Amino acid sequence: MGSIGAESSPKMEKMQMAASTREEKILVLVRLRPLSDREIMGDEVADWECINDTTVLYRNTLREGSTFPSAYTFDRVFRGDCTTRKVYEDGPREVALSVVSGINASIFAYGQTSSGKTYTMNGITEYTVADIFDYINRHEERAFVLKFSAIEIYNEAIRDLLSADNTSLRLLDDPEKGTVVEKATEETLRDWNHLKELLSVCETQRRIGETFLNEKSSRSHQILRLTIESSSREFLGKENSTTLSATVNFVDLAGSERASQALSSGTRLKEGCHINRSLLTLGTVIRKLSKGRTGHINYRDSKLTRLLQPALGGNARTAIICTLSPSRSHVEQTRNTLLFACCAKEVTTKAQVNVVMSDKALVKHLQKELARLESELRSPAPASSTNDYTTLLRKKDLQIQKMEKEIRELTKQRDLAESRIQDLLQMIGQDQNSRRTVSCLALEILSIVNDVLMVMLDRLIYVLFESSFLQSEISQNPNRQGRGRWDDDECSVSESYPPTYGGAARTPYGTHFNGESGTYLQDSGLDDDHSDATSSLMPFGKKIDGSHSRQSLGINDDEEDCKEVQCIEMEETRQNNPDHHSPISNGESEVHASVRAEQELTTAQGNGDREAHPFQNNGFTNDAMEQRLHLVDGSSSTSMKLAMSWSLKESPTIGDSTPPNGLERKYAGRPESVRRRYPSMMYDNDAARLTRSDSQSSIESAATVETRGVVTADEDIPTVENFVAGLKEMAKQEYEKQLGDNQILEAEKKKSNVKDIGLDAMLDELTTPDSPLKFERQQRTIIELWHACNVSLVHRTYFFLLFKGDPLDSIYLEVELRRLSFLKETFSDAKHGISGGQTLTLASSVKTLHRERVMLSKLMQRRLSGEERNRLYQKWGIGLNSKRRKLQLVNRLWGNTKDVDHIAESAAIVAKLVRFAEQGQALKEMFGLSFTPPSTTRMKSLGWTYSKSSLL
Ligand SMILES: Nc1ncnc2c1ncn2[C@@H]1O[C@H](COP(=O)(O)OP(=O)(O)OP(=O)(O)O)[C@@H](O)[C@H]1O
Repeated sequence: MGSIGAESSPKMEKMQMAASTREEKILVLVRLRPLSDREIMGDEVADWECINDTTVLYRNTLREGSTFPSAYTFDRVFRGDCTTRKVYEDGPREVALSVVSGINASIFAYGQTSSGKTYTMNGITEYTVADIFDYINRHEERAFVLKFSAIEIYNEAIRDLLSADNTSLRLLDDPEKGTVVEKATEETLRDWNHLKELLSVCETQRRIGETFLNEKSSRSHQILRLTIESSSREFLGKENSTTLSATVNFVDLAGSERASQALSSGTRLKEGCHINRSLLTLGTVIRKLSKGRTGHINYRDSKLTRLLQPALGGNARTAIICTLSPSRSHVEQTRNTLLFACCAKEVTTKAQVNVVMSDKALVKHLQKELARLESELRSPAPASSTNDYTTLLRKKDLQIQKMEKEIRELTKQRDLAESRIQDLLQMIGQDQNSRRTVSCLALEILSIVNDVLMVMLDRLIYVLFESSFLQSEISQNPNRQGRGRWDDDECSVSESYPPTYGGAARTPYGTHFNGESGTYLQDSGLDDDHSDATSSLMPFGKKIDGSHSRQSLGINDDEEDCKEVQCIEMEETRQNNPDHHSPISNGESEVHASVRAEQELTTAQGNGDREAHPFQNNGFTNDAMEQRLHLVDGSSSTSMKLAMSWSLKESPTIGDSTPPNGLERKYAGRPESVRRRYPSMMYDNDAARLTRSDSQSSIESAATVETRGVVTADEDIPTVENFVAGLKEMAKQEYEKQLGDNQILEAEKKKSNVKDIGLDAMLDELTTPDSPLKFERQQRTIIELWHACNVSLVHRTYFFLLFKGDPLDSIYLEVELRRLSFLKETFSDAKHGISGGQTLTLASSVKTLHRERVMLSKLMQRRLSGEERNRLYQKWGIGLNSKRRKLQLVNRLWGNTKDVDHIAESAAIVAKLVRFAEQGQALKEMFGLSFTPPSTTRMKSLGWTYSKSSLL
């Protein structure tokens, strides 16, 4: 809602702005009354006490046992000797007076019969109205109109308290005002005295009856409503005059009562039943609202809740005063009231400033709106879909921030563990046995860290994919309307995101989650190779009919684009290699190589291959969100360090020349912190052409980028790489130390002829000559366990390809074996494993694996040519015309654990899909836990040996 603009006083305007979108919890106050004379005479005991301003305590816990809490905390509690003025001022005053700023307010009194509701509400109403009149007197620049109405709900019938007529009034649903009482008298107040008169009329009219518990028990719910309209005198009658209009409700509910205690019968009993029933509905509504606004809220089950709907969960600020009797005999009712109060604490309302326009202003406003809609019809403007995407993108950013927090937390824990190990190592000095024990411990930690790392990486990659896709959507298609299918002459993009489609919940990777069966289903009924066009989702499934030029998609082929990117290596590359389209030379930077690989790929696709990359259409590089990992030779550091640099043209916001599309005004982009902290993952580029010797140039390039401080990962922010760096370093040092001590150890072992388990086995692996048989045995076991534990195919692939039998790999195999054995044991015991802060069950692992398979099947569309795919279908016995061929193929990967050739081929296919090629060493480092210093020989021995052609 707007403000009243020029016509309002600055102070007023400020109030409106501050409250214009106020979303807040209901203010819940508790008032304990003193024991009444009757109670004192009847030897009643006060069991309840306010121990401070916010807590009320039940003192007689012995009687109650321990089943109920004894202390209850609220926004404010008031002891028995508190005056109503104090209750008003410290309690609902602020909420009630919002009404003068155009904000609806409601003040309720809720509690059992005779607990002091009427006593409290009478005072609150009077003080509020006095303050309102005071406000009016102090704001002569505004003209105020006050209207008053009063009704009661007696035995579920509505009566006008300002009329002598006893007829029951009807409730009507007004599209603008909500539920209204038909024909209720509304008096325009002349002054304070006039209101007092009306209040006394109400008092006389209201149904009061005597019960055992209260001489003057209110037998109805009373709602007094004061409506305040105000306009600036200066603008009165003018075209642009607007009016603030809001109501404040004073609700004095009838009290819940037990027939046995109230000793009611006949009419009183009937009244009591109605009262209890409507209070029950109110309680149910409050309880449901307290759990969030999901599902059906039964407002319509009683007239009371229908009328109070805005106050309970809508456009109003609300305060509830729960009144309590302290007496022991009412403990049960008091507890019920407190339970109601506890639920009410959780309910949120969303108050807005209510501005009413003059007829002229309204006409003018409508004319403007009409003109805007007409112009939108002529040229569709960025609309709902953009907003949808923007909202989703923000959600993703929040998710990223949450993950960032998790990583921070994990890092803290890691640091703690690390420092404990360091302390321990210092404490035990040179004692070999103890050092070995500590090393074993470190190894255990490393295996856990490895696990956590992989989970975090997976999650991060997924979210970045999603996030990047959304960003590309927003940048590229600001004019796109709605969701789902969208066609035009140049492109046909069919995708569906956000994930609501066909009545079933969609997962981000193109599966449907069937809520009933709890299973994920691939979109069906479509030819596999075409299914992406209609059913697939971001990030992999979007299909663009690529007959358009790259320019039309916002991509500038011009190499000049690259210079905009603040990567120094590009300049070097130009100097070394002026022909940007020539094949990659050894001297060419990896960054440049990858960019050009992208360009070549894109050009090829533009020339015939109609499968285009989802990110190509927005000025991003391929896989713009992917991260490039370089090995940086830290000369000052003894350890290998992973650094990240941004992909070229990673985002339009990072130094590229993509012209603004207007959307920037609507969404300023992702927070800088997020963009910088999570650079793109780069499992990309046709890196089969990159040789190991290229590493050096990439090392230099990345180092240069880092030195210039252009676009590197934020040092302060823990990344997954940093996450393991500390442990890695520690483990390395320990290993070096042990290598030094190793000869002594060997001699000792020979002497004692005793074989320790654990670390000795590890050291054997490190120090004895390579044992191919043992390696193969371990590898076979690991493959079986991967299968049994539904381990990620990408993980299997990395592991399989990175660790090929080098003696130093055996540490890894040990760690993986332990991890998997633990996992399998956990699954078979039907226990829950904790992995990366997530609970892991056999069922969840199956689901995750399925999701990954779907993701890989989507990647097949982009990473393999049609010809390559067909060759694979034939080789793997999949009918060329069968449905969901890609998924069929992916489902067969890693299936035959006994057949080494099958495993190798599966790994090669997955590697191709995830573009493993240039990551060999980097990923090995990400597995994180190299115990050895880097050496050229090791790099060679562990490097990626598949060539592009050998993959398929
Ligand atoms: N805080 C208080 N201090 C002193 N007396 C109080 C207080 N609260 C209530 N009383 C007295 O207790 C009696 C019952 O109060 P009241 O009628 O307001 O209760 P009620 O909750 O409205 O009951 P019902 O639901 O039956 O209408 C009255 O005599 C009132 O004066």
